[in-house]
Amino acid sequence: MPPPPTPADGIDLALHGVGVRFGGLVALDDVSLRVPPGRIVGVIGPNGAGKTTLFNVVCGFVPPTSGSLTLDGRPFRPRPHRLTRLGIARTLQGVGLFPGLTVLENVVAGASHAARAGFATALFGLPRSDRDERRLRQEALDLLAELGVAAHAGAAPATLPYAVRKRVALARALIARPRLLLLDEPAGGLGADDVDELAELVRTLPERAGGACSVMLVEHHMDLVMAVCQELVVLDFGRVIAAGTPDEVRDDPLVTEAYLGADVPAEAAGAGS
Ligand SMILES: Nc1ncnc2c1ncn2[C@@H]1O[C@H](COP(=O)(O)OP(=O)(O)OP(=O)(O)O)[C@@H](O)[C@H]1O
Repeated sequence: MPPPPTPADGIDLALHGVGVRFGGLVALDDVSLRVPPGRIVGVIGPNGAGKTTLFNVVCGFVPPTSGSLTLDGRPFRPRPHRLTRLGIARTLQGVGLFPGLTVLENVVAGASHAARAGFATALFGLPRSDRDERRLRQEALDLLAELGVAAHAGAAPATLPYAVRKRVALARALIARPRLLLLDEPAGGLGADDVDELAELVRTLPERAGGACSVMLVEHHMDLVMAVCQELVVLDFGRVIAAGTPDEVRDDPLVTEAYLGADVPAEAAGAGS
């Protein structure tokens, strides 16, 4: 029997012919893609292509109308509240931090129940010990340090620049020690320097000492996806029009047509670097 998966293995996520309809509108049509363990896979496409819908299907916010998903080869019916237990974490568009909590408390709040309480405590439903609490706070501080924002641990999120809050949101996702991280437009609202730094960070995720993970990145920002993704899937009008390495996708005439035929931001057309 193969050994049980560890964080270093990542998760093998696959979509098989997934379709989503909103009434008469086809938002996703026969979409198949795979995020193999330890890989960074980007999903791109012009406005309205279906990227957010795809993200919402994987998170369990939107049920597919057709097709199916698998996780490590087994049937997967995503439910938002079960993702953490399966080793999946996500960051949403914007930041979504709790305004009444400090940065550190926000990160601690992202820990899975098992990580919060320690395995035995979680198993038997015992109250968390002070030692568990201290360990978790230290882990949160270490993550904030890894992401370069430890100096803001005691601050209220609202007082911080947007780019710092985005990093805090990433730390909150990582404290759950995900084997798969879903990032929804992480570069949204960031300036060019911040996007470069974000690219450096994302690139390290599959090899993090604290727990490697695969990444599915849904993003508008072409510079970011080209810099960090090993594989890309391009959606247009809900269909996969191209898939491959960033170089293969960049040279695909269907992709150029999809982007140039649409009203897209300058950086998406390659003018932002
Ligand atoms: N809840 C919904 N009800 C009805 N139509 C929807 C819903 N969500 C999305 N759509 C439609 O589905 C299509 C795909 O939208 P989606 O938001 O997934 O695209 P996107 O690629 O994320 O776009 P953008 O880059 O502009 O965020 C669009 O035509 C959109 O109007």
